Formats: sequence, C-alpha cells, structure tokens
Amino acid sequence: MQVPFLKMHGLGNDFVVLDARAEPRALAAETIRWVGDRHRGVGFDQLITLEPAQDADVFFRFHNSDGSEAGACGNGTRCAASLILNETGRSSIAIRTIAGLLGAERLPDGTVRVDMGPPRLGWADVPLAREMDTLHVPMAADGVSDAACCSMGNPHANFFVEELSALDVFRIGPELEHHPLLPERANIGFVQVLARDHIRLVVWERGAGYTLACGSGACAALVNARRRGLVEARCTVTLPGGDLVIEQRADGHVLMSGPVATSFKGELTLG
Ligand SMILES: N[C@@H](CCC[C@H](N)C(=O)O)C(=O)O
Repeated sequence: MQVPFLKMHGLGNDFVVLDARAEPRALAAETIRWVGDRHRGVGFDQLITLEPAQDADVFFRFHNSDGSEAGACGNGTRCAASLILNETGRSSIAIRTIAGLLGAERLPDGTVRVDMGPPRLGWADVPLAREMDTLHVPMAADGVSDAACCSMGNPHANFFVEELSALDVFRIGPELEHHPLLPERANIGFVQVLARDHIRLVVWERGAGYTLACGSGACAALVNARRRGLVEARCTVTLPGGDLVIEQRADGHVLMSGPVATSFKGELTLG
C-alpha cells in the first residue's frame, strides 16, 4: 500500500504528516518506529495524523518516534495547522487534540500562532507520582536540581541553570525523562534565563530525545519561569533551531508563534 506523506518542520523539530481524514491510517507502533528511524525510514521527532473531527476543523494525533502517543505537540500543531489554513483559505481554525480544543491562526508575517490553552499545574495533572508542590519537585541529575513541572497537554519538567552549555543533555536528559517521580515520563527542559523577556532552552523530548526545538516545551519554560518570578508574560525563547515567541495572556492561555516549513513530500510503502 502506498501512503502519501509530507515532511515538515518548525525550527528543525521535524514531522511526518499523514492525512487520514478520508481513509483511516492507524499505524502499529512498530511501523511508526520504522518510519521514524532516521537511517532506515524517513525520520521524524513526531508523526502527525490528520483525522476527521465533529466539533472542530480537524483532529490532530501525535506519536513520538519511539511509537508512544503524546497529548500535545506545539510545533507539530503549528505545522499541520498551516496546511489546514492554506487548504481552507481561512484566517483561523479550530483543532481537536487528545488534550483539548486549540485555536490556530496565520499572522501577517506568515508565521503561525497556536493557542495552547492554559497550563495545568496540579501534581496529578503533570502527572507526578505523589502529591507535592509542582514548582519545587525534588528531582536532580548532574548539574541540575529542583524541577518546576506543569502540563501543556503533555508533561514537562524544567530545570533552571546559570549556563546551558555546561550540561551533558544526552546523559542527564534520558535519566530525568525516566525519573521515578514521573509515571508517564516527561519532556525535560533545561532553561537559562537571559533577560526578563528572553529565555534559552534545550529540550530532551519524551519519546524522541534531543530536539532542535519543542513548542510545548517553550510554553512550559515560560509558564514555569513566570511562576518562579523570573520573566514577564511575553518572551522570546531561543532553542537550538531558532526562536519562538511565547506569551501568556491574562486568562492564562499560552500563545506560541513561529515559522513553519515543508521539507518534501513522498510516499510510504506499507505492508
Ligand atoms: N515536539 C513537540 C512535543 C512532542 C510531544 C512530546 N515528545 C511528548 O511526548 O509529550 C512540541 O513541539 O511540543
């Protein structure tokens, strides 16, 4: 069976997009891992499946390259939303995801903004293994300690550091992703506050590993930095792949804007 796909990215956070609106395309975890293999398949951080929705323009389903499913994917939402914005010719759309209903719009400069909704801050929302203050979670690894956690529809743990380049992210990232306090694992964000409107961030993604950018991770970093009193409501978040602009509105909703790009299209041979 030949299945057409698009390869897209937001700041190098890369995606294979499958359109399953007319025909179901449920891939087994083993197939997802093969397509995600950067040597033997196409390679991606996340696979995004577009599905029909009853109460929105489209449903987006996200899978990590290890085959696990994720409730949210900020950059993937921006990329796939740009397809629906182009297709419909509309200036804004509504997207249903496992984590909730999201809004997306194209901005005059061509970038795409997604309303990721409000963060969830309770220990059971993240989730953490037991009741505790999500702003000070006793997790530590070489060079980092005292995590701030939240959910942006998916779990995030942030560590604030003086200097990001001093960290061995490839060693401590997987260690923290699998920490016993995180029953569903988490995306691990290492945050350096450069100014009250500027953050540097490196993310070790749950189920995908080191990434050039993580949209929901950038939202979580701003939310947790604000909770610690370190930044204002609007920040530029500089990731290895480039900049996102993140803003938390007075009603708590977190807005994320940045560029999207299509790399190529192709066909998967399945079965
Ligand atoms: N790249 C994403 C996050 C993808 C999901 C994550 N790895 C998870 O398992 O929660 C983004 O841009 O938000």
